[in-house]
Amino acid sequence: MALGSNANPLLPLSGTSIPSNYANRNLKSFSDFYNPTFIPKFSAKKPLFICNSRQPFSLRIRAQTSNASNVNVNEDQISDFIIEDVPHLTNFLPDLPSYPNPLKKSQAYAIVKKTFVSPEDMVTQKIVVQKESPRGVHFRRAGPREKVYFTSEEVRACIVTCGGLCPGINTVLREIVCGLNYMYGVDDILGIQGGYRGFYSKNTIKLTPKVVNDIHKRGGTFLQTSRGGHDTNKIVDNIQDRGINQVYIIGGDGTQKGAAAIYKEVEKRGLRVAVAGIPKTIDNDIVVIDKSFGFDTAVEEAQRAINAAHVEVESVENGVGIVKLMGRYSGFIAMHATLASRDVDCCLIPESPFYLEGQGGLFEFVEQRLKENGHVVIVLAEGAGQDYVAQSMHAFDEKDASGNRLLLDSGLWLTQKIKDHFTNVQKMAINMKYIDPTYMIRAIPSNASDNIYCTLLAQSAVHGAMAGYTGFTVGPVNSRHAYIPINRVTETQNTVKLTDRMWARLLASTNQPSFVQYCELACLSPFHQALPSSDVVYSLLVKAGLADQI
Ligand SMILES: Nc1ncnc2c1ncn2[C@@H]1O[C@H](COP(=O)(O)OP(=O)(O)O)[C@@H](O)[C@H]1O
Ligand SMILES: O=P(O)(O)OC[C@H]1O[C@](O)(COP(=O)(O)O)[C@@H](O)[C@@H]1O
Ligand SMILES: [Mg+2]
Repeated sequence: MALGSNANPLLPLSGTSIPSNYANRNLKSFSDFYNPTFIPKFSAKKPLFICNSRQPFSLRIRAQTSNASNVNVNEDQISDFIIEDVPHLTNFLPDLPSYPNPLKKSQAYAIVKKTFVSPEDMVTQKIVVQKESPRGVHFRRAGPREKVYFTSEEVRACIVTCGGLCPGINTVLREIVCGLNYMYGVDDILGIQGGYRGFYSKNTIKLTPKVVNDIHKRGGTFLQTSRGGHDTNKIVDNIQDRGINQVYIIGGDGTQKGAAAIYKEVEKRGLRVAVAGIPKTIDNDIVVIDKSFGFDTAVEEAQRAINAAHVEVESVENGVGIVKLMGRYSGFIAMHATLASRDVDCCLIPESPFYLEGQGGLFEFVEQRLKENGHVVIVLAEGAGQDYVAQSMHAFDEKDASGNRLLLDSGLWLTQKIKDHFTNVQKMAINMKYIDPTYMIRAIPSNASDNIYCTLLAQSAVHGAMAGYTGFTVGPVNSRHAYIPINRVTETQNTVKLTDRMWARLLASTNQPSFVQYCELACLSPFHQALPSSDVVYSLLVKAGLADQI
């Protein structure tokens, strides 16, 4: 369709149509929900969109928007204000009583200017905008609400931790317990031990502020964790049998999928149980949120390993250091650790295909850096080059108990490949130092900034559950903590975008080859010598999402 010179292709064609990328979500027209008494200035000719909620929501957002600035807000601009809301217990239990929030009387909040978050406060997902661009997606702002849907005495909460470790789990755990107890007077809190399967076991552990007092100083999880063993029905039976009405679930993408299933079953059975997810992943592979807790700590700790590699290789002739970091499908730790360190010559991540031999390959680059500097440091995310490793080891796809693909040791593989190349092809002696600090990094306690972050996550989760929200996960979106529908964070994984500026910054900082560009060229120049086979190149391009460009 030809667009007129003034038309902005980003704007929806009609104010009343749901933008196509939301068509398959449960978005509802604002006019289905609004309370007419809240519309002082505007008529609701064109609807806002709200997802997943039957909570009345004031149109004053529109009024505030127009009052706050002198910009003329036309109907098109306000009609694309999309709210991806979280469910509330009153969606399926409409007669649930509410109570004044006890925080009103709390000493901590006594002089706070605005103790409670207004139901109208939203956090915008898109922070960089142009004058004409759509308002985009918004999430409910996290924080204490004026009304709560549980009295302190009737709360029976439980906490479970699942999946791999990550620095800060114990801090989140501690702060949920302390938050529930100190802010809301709750003292019936159970620890479910050993991940989801702990729901089926007889034993739970009673959690009090005293029990969890100093666990934030330790790595790991005080409650233990596991993979696999998620049986939604059995878990909800157990929640019901134990009389639990608040469930706090700390875990990664797999865990959050499990939490979403639990929430759905709870709703199906009409139980007054709030399900709150707290996203945990050292890989930072959870979408929507700014970053995951423990990630900063991991990047900081990775510096120690990179530094050690650098010291080692600088002290010998032709030193080659390889540091393997975690990152199954997402190379964030490797990318950030590289950018932070400045001692890294080359960073390899799962999202960016690379190859070893020939012009523009890794071997050539290593040789060049050895000639220039006498040493080279490579940081490798564990998921990088998995296809290569699988090819050379003729390995089968194996999975862990949760169904995650078990990775082959790409660090060892790369070490061997570089050694072989320099010994057999270049006839050059190198000093190889391979460091695998992955579990050492994952097992440490969180640093100061992650500790603060964990506290905010935990307190947001507690406020949300007490306010009757459910099926939500918490996290910062553009630095403001928000309640996000669980499904929203499980539908895709967060990965490093090669086309984003952050990866370009890394390439500019290390001056390493951009293997992708070369692959593209390789495909277009079949007469070139010493290129990887076209099959390998093609599979790399498919992985990088560039295959359709050739
Ligand atoms: N699709 C799913 N539905 C329900 N539960 C799941 C799903 N995927 C994973 N789980 C459960 O979540 C827990 C943790 O998952 P896992 O992938 O190991 O770690 P993480 O949550 O850190 O990604 C496991 O107990 C697993 O059985
Ligand atoms: O050896 P384990 O405990 O299964 O964990 C290894 C994996 O866990 C991770 O740390 C991610 O774990 P989660 O998916 O549980 O967050 C990956 O980086 C790593 O591949
Ligand atoms: Mg995971």
